[in-house]
Amino acid sequence: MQVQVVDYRDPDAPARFTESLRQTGFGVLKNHPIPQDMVEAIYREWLAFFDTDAKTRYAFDRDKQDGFFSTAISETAKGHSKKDIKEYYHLYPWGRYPAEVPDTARRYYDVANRLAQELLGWVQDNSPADVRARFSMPLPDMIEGSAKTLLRVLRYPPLTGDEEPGAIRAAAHEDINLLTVLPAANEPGLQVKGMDDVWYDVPCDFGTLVINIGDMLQEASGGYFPSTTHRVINPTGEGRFKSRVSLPLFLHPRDEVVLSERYTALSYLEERLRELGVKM
Ligand SMILES: O=C(O)CCC(=O)C(=O)O
Ligand SMILES: [Fe+2]
Repeated sequence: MQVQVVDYRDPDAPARFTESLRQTGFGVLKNHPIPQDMVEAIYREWLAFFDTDAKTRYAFDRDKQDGFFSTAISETAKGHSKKDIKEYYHLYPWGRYPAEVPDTARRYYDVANRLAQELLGWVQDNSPADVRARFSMPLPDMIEGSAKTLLRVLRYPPLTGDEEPGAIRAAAHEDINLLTVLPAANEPGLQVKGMDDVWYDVPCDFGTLVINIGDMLQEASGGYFPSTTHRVINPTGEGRFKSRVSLPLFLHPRDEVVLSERYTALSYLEERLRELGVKM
């Protein structure tokens, strides 16, 4: 399992990046256009917010799915029984943004979306003709003007020792969406499962960008692009006393976009959210 680290400025980057996604479901970009100081500011600003009680005023809305998800209600990955050890906030352009937090994450949403659209173009251009023929429209068009793309600000709290046995920061799962764009977190822990069923660390040099395939792109590509299982393991040593912050942008098509003969983006999402137990 070799997740490639690709230089965004390399003329071969689109092909090499798409090949890594095809082989592993993951690709890592260095020298990409997302300003690292913006990412670090968001980590700082939201860590401060998660440390206050103000977050409870933004408790998530079951229908809309925006707002703050506490550790008590956070997801239980599909097929697992223990909740993940994490809390998070779901930011949508139309959703609630905490008054206590500077607007860096809101600006990041637009910056990251622009890059994501370019990367979807790379994937589109480097897919074989038979795979491209399956797409109901070019991949970058699927997310154009989408109100469903979601920025999740995640905080994995320091471990207390009272965690439920077997619970981890993020249990093995696949992402639901088309593509996920994730700046390397402030602490390690992200792992991807290889075809050999072995867990591999995802290269996570601070400043790089991790991109992975979600189930919707696997569905739309007839399985050509694999939505690979990944997880976040608990830290050992000094890392136990630290919070880990991460910032996945989950790219979602507009509701009406046809993914396959079986699903539109909306029908697919609703099925999956019910399975996660965060929606009725
Ligand atoms: O925190 C991370 O590094 C990954 C998070 C993740 O996989 C998710 O929220 O779907
Ligand atoms: Fe994930």
